[in-house]
Amino acid sequence: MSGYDLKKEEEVKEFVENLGIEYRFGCYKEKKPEVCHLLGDYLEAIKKDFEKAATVFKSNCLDYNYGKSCLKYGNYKLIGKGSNKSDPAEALKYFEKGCENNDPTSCLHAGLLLTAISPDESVIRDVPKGYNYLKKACDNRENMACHYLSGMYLTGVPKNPKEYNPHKPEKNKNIDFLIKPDLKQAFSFALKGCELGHIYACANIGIIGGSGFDEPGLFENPVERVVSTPFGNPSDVLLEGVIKGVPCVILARHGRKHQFQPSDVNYRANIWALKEVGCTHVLATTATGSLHEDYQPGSLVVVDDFIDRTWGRKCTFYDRTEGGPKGVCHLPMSPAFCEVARNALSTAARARNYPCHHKGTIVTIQGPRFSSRAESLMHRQWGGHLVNMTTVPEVVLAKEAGLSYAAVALVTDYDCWRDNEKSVCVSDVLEAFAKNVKKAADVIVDAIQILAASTDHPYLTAHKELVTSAIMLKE
Ligand SMILES: CSC[C@H]1O[C@H](OP(=O)(O)O)[C@H](O)[C@@H]1O
Ligand SMILES: Nc1ncnc2[nH]cnc12
Repeated sequence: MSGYDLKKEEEVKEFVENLGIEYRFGCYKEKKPEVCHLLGDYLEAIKKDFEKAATVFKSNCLDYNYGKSCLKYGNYKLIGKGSNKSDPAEALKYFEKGCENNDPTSCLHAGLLLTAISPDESVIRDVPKGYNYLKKACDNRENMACHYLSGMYLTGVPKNPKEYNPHKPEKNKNIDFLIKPDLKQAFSFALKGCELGHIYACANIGIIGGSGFDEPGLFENPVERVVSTPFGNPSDVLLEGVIKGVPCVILARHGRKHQFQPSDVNYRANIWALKEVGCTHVLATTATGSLHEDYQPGSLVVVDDFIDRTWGRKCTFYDRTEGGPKGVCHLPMSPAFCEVARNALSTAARARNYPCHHKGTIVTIQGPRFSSRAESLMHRQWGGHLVNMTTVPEVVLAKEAGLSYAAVALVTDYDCWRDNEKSVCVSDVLEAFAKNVKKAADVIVDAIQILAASTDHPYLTAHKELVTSAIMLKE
């Protein structure tokens, strides 16, 4: 190849023709199946002769048992390429043969065809058989199959799909399932898909919406999931959906009707529930007061540290609750937030040119009352930039759960430390939040894309390992 000067058109033509001759020779004379497959690709991509390509793929599959060619021919049959007629049943035969010949993508396609509901019933649904193909594909490192299996366990596979209501899982309790919902299996397949590099299997992003973000409407058709945990019930149902292709789960921190005040929020159940449905990341919003002149109302802050002024809140999972984890957990709290998730939020805010501070210490007070002036002045002296009522223990529990957690704060007021200025009240907070809610929503949606597109996941493992290393357990 190095002898060719590909810039010259004639030489390019000659090169391409010779390539065809080489492939024909290797396939028909030397009878090398891998070269026959290349010949099929050549006829398809260079010559655009789909009929001939189909013939080559078909015979290479049948005569030489070459799995990848079975996959190709199966795909041709599925979409009617090279013959003008789609034939899913015939496609399935070739996917099955490809799978027998150890081509994991053929197993995936066979599994998908058998488990899907075919509109014209050309392929008879056979979920157990399809499941086995998907399992074989996943076992053979086909990450999409692992991701798909995870989805099957997440929702369950109903015997009669017509009885199934995708938007109200609690209505599906009494129907027959071919595969019962099983969150543990769902999680383990998602993890495998993630380890094999399927980005959407890795990122399952929880969004905790705070005040003013109780019902952010980020999904078109959310699925409501009721989850209970060893620590009690979360603030509301989890809303599952997809944001620009990324699986996400939204939870209203105070409940969708804002029925729980900050110290009554069951933070443990909220975080546990998100973890239970497979979230790897949690991005949270919070409405905050400013303790610093430069942190102006209307701006965003990607918080990087906290001061805890709460009391009596349950702030560990490791308290011997039945069904909870065992041992005593002394978790390092610096850095408190996940740097990767923080970076994603910051990058998103920068890209949109939104006013944003990329660092800030938040003082979380007990509430529900706001601070007194003396307290507010003290929080300033302590080095706080912001004040709210919810970041602790949420961030702590997310860290204990091994999740990647970051919060985007929206500054709504100057609390009550400024001279000659009226102190904060709820209506000011909500009005300021409503005015700027689009900024928070845009930043969250964009950060989700950034996190999902990253293929570098060691930080997710590091979060888990940190927890493991922090547990003292004496038998
Ligand atoms: C509505 S005023 C005080 C309230 O607002 C903030 O809520 P969140 O953090 O959930 O956005 C603040 O923390 C207080 O809970
Ligand atoms: N000033 C403030 N204090 C506590 N929480 C808040 N949330 C919004 N503004 C706040």
